[in-house]
Formats: sequence, C-alpha cells, structure tokens
Amino acid sequence: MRTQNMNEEKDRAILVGLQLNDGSSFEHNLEELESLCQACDIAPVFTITQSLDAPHQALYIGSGKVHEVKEAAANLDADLIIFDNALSPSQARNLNLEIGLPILDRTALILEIFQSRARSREAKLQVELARLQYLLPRLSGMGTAMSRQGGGSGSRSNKGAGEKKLELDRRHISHRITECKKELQTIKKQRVTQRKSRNASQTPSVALVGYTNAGKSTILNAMLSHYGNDEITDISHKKVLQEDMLFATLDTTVRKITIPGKPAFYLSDTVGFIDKLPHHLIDAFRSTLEEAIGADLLLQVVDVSDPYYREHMRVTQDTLNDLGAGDIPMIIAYNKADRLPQFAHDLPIVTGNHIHMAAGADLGMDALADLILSNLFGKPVTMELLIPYSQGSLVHRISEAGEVAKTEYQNDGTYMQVTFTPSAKDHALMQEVASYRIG
Ligand SMILES: Nc1nc2c(ncn2[C@@H]2O[C@H](COP(=O)(O)OP(=O)(O)OP(=O)(O)O)[C@@H](O)[C@H]2O)c(=O)[nH]1
Ligand SMILES: [Mg+2]
Repeated sequence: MRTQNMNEEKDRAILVGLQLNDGSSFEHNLEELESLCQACDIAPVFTITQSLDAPHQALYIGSGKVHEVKEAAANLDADLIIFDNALSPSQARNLNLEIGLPILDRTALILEIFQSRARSREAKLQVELARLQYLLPRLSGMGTAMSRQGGGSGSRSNKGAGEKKLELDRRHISHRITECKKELQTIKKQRVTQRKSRNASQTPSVALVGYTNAGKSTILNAMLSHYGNDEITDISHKKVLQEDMLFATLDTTVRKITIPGKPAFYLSDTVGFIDKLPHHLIDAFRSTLEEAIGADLLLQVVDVSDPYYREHMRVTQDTLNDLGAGDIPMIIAYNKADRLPQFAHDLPIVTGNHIHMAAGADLGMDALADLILSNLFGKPVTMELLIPYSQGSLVHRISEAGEVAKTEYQNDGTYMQVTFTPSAKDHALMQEVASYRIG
C-alpha cells in the first residue's frame, strides 16, 4: 500500500492492483495506471494491492480485500475505484454493488483518454464505436465502468429503471453501433482512395509506429523542420501535436518529406500502442492503423530512457503482428538517448538498422534520414563508365542524375566516374548504362 499526493479539485481514485504470478511486470502496470489516471484528470489517492494465483471470479479480488477497498474509499473520500486490469462486466457490476462507487478498469480509462483527445470525425467515430461496444454488455450494471463517460448514474445499481428501459437502451446502442460502422466505412473508402493515389505516384511510404509517448510525432515534426516539402515555406501548420502525455496523437497524419537531391517519401504518424490496448479499440482504429499495414517501411520509435522499453518493444511487435504488419521491414529508432549518460555525448549511433538518437534534442535526424533512404532505395553506387560517342545524350543524362567525380574524353568514348544516389529514377538509368560499365 502507498499513498499519493492528494488533489482536491480532481476526481479522487483508489487504485487496485492484482499481482498474479504470471511473470507480467506488475509494478510497471501500476505506474502506467497512474499515468493513465493523470491523462484522465483523475487523482490517485491510494493504492491497494493483492497477490493471488488467479483473479476471483465474481469480484476480481478476494472479498476481504473488497472490504479494505471500501473502507479506504470512505476514509479518503474517494469518488472512484480503478482496477489495473480489464474487469468482466459481471465483476464490475458486483464490485459496484459491494462498494457503492463507480468502478473503472484500465480499458475504461484508455477509452476515456481517447474520447477526450479525438479531433477528426474519423477518430471521434472510432472512439464512439469502441465505447459503445464496451458499454453494451455492461448496461445492466449501470454506474460501473462507463459512468464517468455518461453511461450511467455513478451510484449503486439502478434496478428501478426496469428491464424495458434496459432493452430500449440496448436497442439504441446497437443501432448507433451500426450507424458508426457505416459512416466509418465511407471514411475508410476515402482513405483508401487517398492511399491509392499516393501509391500510384510511386513515392514509397514510411510509417512511424511505437509505444505511446516514445517520440513519434517529435520525429515527424523534426523531419518537417529539416526537410519540409520544397513548396511549403511555412511548415508550422503541417506539424502535429507533440506532448508529454499518453496518446497525444489519435489522428493519422501523412506528410511528404523531400530531402534536397533525394527522392521523396511519405511519412505517417498515428496513434501509439500500449500494453493491453483494448481489442475494441484496435478493431475500431483498424482503418487508421492500416496506414502502417500499407507502408513499405516501418520506423519503430522506442523511448530508450524508459526502464521498461524492452517491454514496450514487445507490445509493439505483438500489436503489429495482430494488425498483420509483422513482416514489414523495420528501422528501430532508440529515441530520447540524450537522457542516458552512456550515450548522450556520442549521438547518433547507427548499428545496421538501429539508431540511437534524440529527436527532441535534434540529434541524429540526418543519420535517420540516410537510414530511411538507404532502406527505401538502396545504398549509393559508384561506377566507372565508358560511354561511346554515339551515345552522347546518355552522358548528359548521367551528369544530371548522378554525382560525377571525373570525366575524360578518351579515344573510344567518354570515361566517367559517377555515384548514383538512391532514387527510383537513378535505378532505371543505372540499369540502362550497365553495359558500359568498366569498373
Ligand atoms: N528528452 C527527450 N525528450 C523527447 C525526445 N523526443 C521526444 N521527447 C518528448 O517526449 C514527449 C512525447 O513525444 P511525442 O512526440 O508526443 O510522442 P508520441 O510517440 O507521438 O506520443 P503519442 O502521440 O502520445 O503516442 C514530448 O514531451 C517530447 O518533447 C528526445 O529525443 N529526448
Ligand atoms: Mg504522437
């Protein structure tokens, strides 16, 4: 048990953690639950834990513990009880009856954060759909998990409302679920059309993925600052929100990055992942997340300064596998390395497709860009050519496309030493001149 700072203005919550002997990182889970509370503007005032082999079927925790929670809630004037895991609808209902306060679980908190952050029509609909799907099986125990989200009375089970009202609510929710799905389908079609036109342009796409708060949006913004699209002088309106909070980004943003002298690529930023991301949310956000599934290259951003970063990488990989994006080639950016004394002075450090960097401190953006380009277009190739004088126009095209280090007019043609930088167009020319290669 431990006490936290009290905050008079916010809703006050007792956190309940159940430690199961299943090897999962219990402490990390609880710390993350506190961060989720902060993102919801809830003040955790006390934490109660229990260690069990398996959750209690009816109450999740043992009945003795339930009394302890109830007592603590009364003593500390708590408004809510929050559990560290997903509760079944009946567990939430029973706990609400026993304790007499709204019961939230991890899923409800994540849904609430998503609801408060959603901006675009698509994100709003996706969140609404996930909430309704979560709410439907919980309707009969109103005042439980969704109460803060307008789904219930916030007090004891409302038996007086009657079965008829319940049935009406159910029908209303089912109807709204169908409507949301339909509207999302229409938006999805537009998204697919946009993606098709991007694909048709043959400009490859890179998707930022990773745990929430790792620095994905910071990388997108830094890329825009460094190499914003040529035509745009004011890039401020193209930037996305980057902030030190969970799930700052919910909408998908795709930006074209044009590095001078290099072929362009698209970079997309989307919602971050979290351990035990509710399945309703993954399903609801599938079309947004499809930007990642359709990418040519994934750029996984890791907050390497977080002691649990390996855990976060595992969650990211699991989520990508679930989405069907597990096999897409990937660069791993170990971001926020400026916070680690052993790396801070040597950044960036590139090892194969891994880079230690700090986008927030503007360390490693060029190296990251090179890594992206070499993955998308291959490494620069230097060759020596002897172009017959009859192919004079080729000499001109080669000088336009590549970096020519040396030109000599010899007896049987023009000798050139040229380096082709990565680009799809260069690739075609390289194949064309291959028969004139002498080194
Ligand atoms: N010290 C340090 N902080 C960083 C670095 N990169 C990003 N940050 C900070 O980390 C926080 C989260 O960054 P975001 O870019 O919003 O993270 P995100 O991955 O987009 O997060 P979500 O959209 O919430 O999933 C912000 O406060 C950034 O300023 C870095 O290299 N070093
Ligand atoms: Mg973000």
